[in-house]
Amino acid sequence: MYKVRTYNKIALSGLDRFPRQAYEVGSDIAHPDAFLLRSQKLQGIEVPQSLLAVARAGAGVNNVPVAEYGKLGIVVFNTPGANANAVKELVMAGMLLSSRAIVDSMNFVQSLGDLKDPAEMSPRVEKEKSRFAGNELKGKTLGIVGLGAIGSMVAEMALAMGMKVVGFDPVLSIDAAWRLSNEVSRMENLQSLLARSDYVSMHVPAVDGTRHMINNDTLAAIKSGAVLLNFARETIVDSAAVLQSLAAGRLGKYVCDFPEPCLLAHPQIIAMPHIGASTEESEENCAVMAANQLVDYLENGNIVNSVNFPTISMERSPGTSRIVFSNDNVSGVLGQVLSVLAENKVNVVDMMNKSRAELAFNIVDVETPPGDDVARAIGAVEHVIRVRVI
Ligand SMILES: NC(=O)C1=CN([C@@H]2O[C@H](COP(=O)(O)OP(=O)(O)OC[C@H]3O[C@@H](n4cnc5c(N)ncnc54)[C@H](O)[C@@H]3O)[C@@H](O)[C@H]2O)C=CC1
Ligand SMILES: O=C(O)CCC(=O)C(=O)O
Repeated sequence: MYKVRTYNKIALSGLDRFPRQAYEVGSDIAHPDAFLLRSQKLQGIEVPQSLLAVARAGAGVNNVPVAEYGKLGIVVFNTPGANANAVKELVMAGMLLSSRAIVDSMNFVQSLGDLKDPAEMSPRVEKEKSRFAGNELKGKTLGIVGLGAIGSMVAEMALAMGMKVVGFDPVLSIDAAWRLSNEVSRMENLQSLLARSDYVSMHVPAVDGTRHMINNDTLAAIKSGAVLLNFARETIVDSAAVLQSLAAGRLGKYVCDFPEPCLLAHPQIIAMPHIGASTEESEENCAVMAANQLVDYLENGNIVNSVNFPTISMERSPGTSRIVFSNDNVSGVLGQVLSVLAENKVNVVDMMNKSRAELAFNIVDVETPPGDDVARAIGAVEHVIRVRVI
């Protein structure tokens, strides 16, 4: 039986991917082979000896100690793009909420509930509606910082709304570049993007290099009256700098789904709970993708969409047994493991070896099931981190 410990609310369609006869799944599972989670912070949570993999049903992995887990041979997955559409749609809502006085005007209408004469409603509304006039998005410039799964979708949506789009992403992957509309103008640096954008939307991961990317210095370059949207992470924006820029009349509005006490009850701040990915569709997409990736890893050793190990996937050769092992990415390890197999007269049918930064992963299909002694001998090879026979 494989054991999967869940954290957070995981969509049932994802949990259904674990066949009941082969998996125990629940929030109180002891000795888990895998964790399946959303925003649960794993820093500070004891790592069970049994843990082989972690699947983050979502994009951001700042809640997982990715490098530390890699050193222990624990494969960390995420679900790239699976919730991007949900975030894109909330960004659009954020832009509309900031450009039209939707919330204030709704509150005004609600305040008319105790009018004595129903006939007074229409003239009152017509008289006072001018207080709630706004601006259109069409023709305005949106600056997108981070042009990955979400950023590229936000760009497409903004172009469809008649906006001009500029983007900044100095580490854009080739795949992401292919996805991007050629109508997005590339900015050489963040300052240039901030200087020309009426709306700025942040879509970068929370890593050391993006911490307080929006700060006093960068906000000094922002176009006067611009709206800043942060549906990425709290750490990317220095809230104190935002408050100062709003007070100075430079930044026009701040919209985010990362509320902090200092951001509440401010007329130019729209703060929501962390609901960027909270749609039925996105929760299902993420849960199904995360669960499929876990099953394929636990049962076949295949790794797709990991953030610490290389992508590696090999069809099973019929009638064979499979050995999978991770190791430090140094020379000679695979050779020594193959020597162990040769010494034990275990014949290799097919194999694959991939590396990524300091880590490597190997899949070896062998003719006869290797005994525990063979697995132990492989585990004893210097720089081998973890071995499984599946
Ligand atoms: N509010 C919410 O509920 C959600 C928030 N997120 C957040 O959004 C982030 C982005 O998500 P995706 O677009 O799916 O990820 P992604 O990995 O597809 O895109 C991130 C992009 O940021 C770029 N980037 C990295 N460092 C940069 C820098 N210093 N300057 C400019 N660009 C940089 C990368 O090259 C990449 O193209 C996630 O890491 C997560 O923190 C994601 C999903 C839901
Ligand atoms: O699971 C969630 O609701 C959070 C999604 C998120 O922030 C992410 O995918 O990075």
